[in-house]
Amino acid sequence: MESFTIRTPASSANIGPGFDVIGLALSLYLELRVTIDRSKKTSEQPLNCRITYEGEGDGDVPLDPSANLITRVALYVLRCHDQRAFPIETHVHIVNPIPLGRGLGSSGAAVVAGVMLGKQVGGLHHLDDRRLFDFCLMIERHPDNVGAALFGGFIGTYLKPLAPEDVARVEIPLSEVLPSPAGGLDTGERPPEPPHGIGHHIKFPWAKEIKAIAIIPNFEVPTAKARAVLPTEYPRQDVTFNMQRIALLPVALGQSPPDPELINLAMQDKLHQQYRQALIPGLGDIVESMSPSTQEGLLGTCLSGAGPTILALATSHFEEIAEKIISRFRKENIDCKWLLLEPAEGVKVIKQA
Ligand SMILES: Nc1ncnc2c1ncn2[C@@H]1O[C@H](COP(=O)(O)OP(=O)(O)OP(=O)(O)O)[C@@H](O)[C@H]1O
Ligand SMILES: N[C@@H](CCO)C(=O)O
Repeated sequence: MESFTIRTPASSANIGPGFDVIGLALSLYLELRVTIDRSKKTSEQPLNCRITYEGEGDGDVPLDPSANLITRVALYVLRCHDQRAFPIETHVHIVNPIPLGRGLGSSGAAVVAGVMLGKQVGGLHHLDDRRLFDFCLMIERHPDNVGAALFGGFIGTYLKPLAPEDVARVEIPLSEVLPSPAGGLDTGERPPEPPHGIGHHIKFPWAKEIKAIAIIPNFEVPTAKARAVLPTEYPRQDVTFNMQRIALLPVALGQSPPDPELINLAMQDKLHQQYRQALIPGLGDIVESMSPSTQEGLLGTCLSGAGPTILALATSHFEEIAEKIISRFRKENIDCKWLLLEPAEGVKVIKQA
């Protein structure tokens, strides 16, 4: 029996001004506990894979490997390498503490875990992390969450301009990259492979004193919906506003001891948060009203990813900060939970003896 665990962190994207650019891996982990019984000759499981699940999304997340996001992504990687199904007999037990659709990168973690699952079960050891990033970007098109989940830490991500023939490959409909159900549409053909070197990243320093408080409202905002409310064009002064702050942010969060006023300024945004207020009652008030001058320990607040989670960066008074944000949400009849998190390493495969 072969067994291993794939551990993938949650993440917070944007951190204010870094829309679709900046990501922070967080110490909350999606785990895939995988066993492969290679002594079996046949399997009764669809695509040779049995899925079991516990944690966030239990009961809602599909357990059919042709419908589950994680196994569909793994099948995409396998099929690009002429392997049509999982090895006989694969069992994937998913343990997921990352709340779905809350801005903590649950889908990014699922995609990264899926590409790593495909690599491991397929014996595709030549696929390095840079190549896995290409596969991730065929599925989740913005690089900030998947980049953080794959590489870990506090990172900036960017996409390479592609050759015209590669643009066509990247822009194929997602349904052709991840046929749904994956088994049903199996024509035996290879799916379109990702072009090489689509995405890149750079690691930024992170001051050891800084912790991340995630205040998580009890409702979901699907990322697609939170992107649909954004304008297609922006006033020049708003773009300049964000560029000024994004130039500061990686420096400000790397300096030890941290400068609260500089960080608070560097976390401001005009490209996405104000438009998402319509979906997240209380958001505008929370990010505008709390500052280091009025709250001890606080460095800054922002929307985490596409929301509705609020990320507050702080050096102390974590519970007090969380409670203030929770009480603001309570005025809108929204209940929340909160977590104290730290920067995390990227995806890891832990082999069991
Ligand atoms: N562990 C999982 N297993 C299977 N599917 C998952 C898993 N986690 C997330 N998903 C899929 O991803 C969807 C949530 O993705 P979405 O992009 O809307 O939010 P998010 O990734 O949590 O937030 P954000 O991108 O703002 O950080 C879920 O509804 C589900 O379809
Ligand atoms: N940068 C993305 C992150 C969410 O997945 C957004 O804000 O829409």
